Amino acid sequence: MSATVIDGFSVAASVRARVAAEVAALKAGGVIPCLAVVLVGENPASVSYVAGKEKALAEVGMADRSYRLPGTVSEAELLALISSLNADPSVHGILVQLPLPRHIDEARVIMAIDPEKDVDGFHPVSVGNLVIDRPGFLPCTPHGVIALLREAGINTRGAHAVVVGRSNIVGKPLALLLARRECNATVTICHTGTVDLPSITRQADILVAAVGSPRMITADMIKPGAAVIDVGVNRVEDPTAKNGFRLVGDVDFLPACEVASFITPVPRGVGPMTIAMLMQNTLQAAKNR
Ligand SMILES: Nc1nc(=O)c2c([nH]1)NC[C@@H]1CN(c3ccc(C(=O)N[C@@H](CCC(=O)O)C(=O)O)cc3)C=[N+]21
Repeated sequence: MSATVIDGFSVAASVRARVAAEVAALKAGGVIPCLAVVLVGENPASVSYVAGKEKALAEVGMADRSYRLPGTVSEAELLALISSLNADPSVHGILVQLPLPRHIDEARVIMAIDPEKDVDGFHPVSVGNLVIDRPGFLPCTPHGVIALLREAGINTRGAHAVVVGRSNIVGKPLALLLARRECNATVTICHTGTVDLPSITRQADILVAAVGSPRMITADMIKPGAAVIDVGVNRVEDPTAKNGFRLVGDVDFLPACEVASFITPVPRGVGPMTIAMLMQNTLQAAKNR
């Protein structure tokens, strides 16, 4: 068997096209949706993701307010920037790229963002709304995964979804979304401390890998016919690549293709969907005003 590879790149392009049409309509009414992207330091992965966000903003016709702060910036200075962005009515969404340097308390920074502008969906108010099924910004990666499952026609109702990884930005919120009435999956959350992980992943109709460990999900851990969603974006050394590295997921892709029914690739799987959902959230933030 050879799995159907879900093309996240093209699904993301169609989400962006829909967003672009709505942006054009808002602009005709005099509102230009605007996202402020704050990058602290020069982590190469972060620089590359932020470049992807800026490219998408330009494509959908939204305004891009970028801030590049040195890695030595103080927490107080960063908090001051956020409070000025909170107060600025021309800014609809605020995204502070994570991770932040160690001397800055991430939780404090996230909590400083006005929940109305929290297009990342990381603020405790957004998280709380997700938990109690109230409207609010959904975190972009989990929301992108749900959109991909729907687009690929993968049934979630009554399915056993196993999420490997329990991070605040992917594993935990994704598990909640899958368990919601709209998806109605039965969800198991696993993590690095799970005893006999393969015996649990092999029960999954939908297996989500969100651990950040290159190729740790091997073919023998996948139930034949399962849908496999790979959220991992790991840089591994590759002397033959032009920049000396290559992106691989948390799933050992080629062998997994022989077992799964559907699979998302890395790159061009979940990653582009994350950015597309960020565009959708920023549009929503502008409409909410
Ligand atoms: N405040 C905050 N919000 C985030 O949403 C956030 C973050 N911090 N920190 C880091 C993670 C990671 N993330 C990705 C976004 C796009 C791709 C993406 O587009 N990947 C392309 C490849 C990109 C490349 O070639 O480098 C792909 O998979 O095809 C990947 C990863 C967002 N994150």
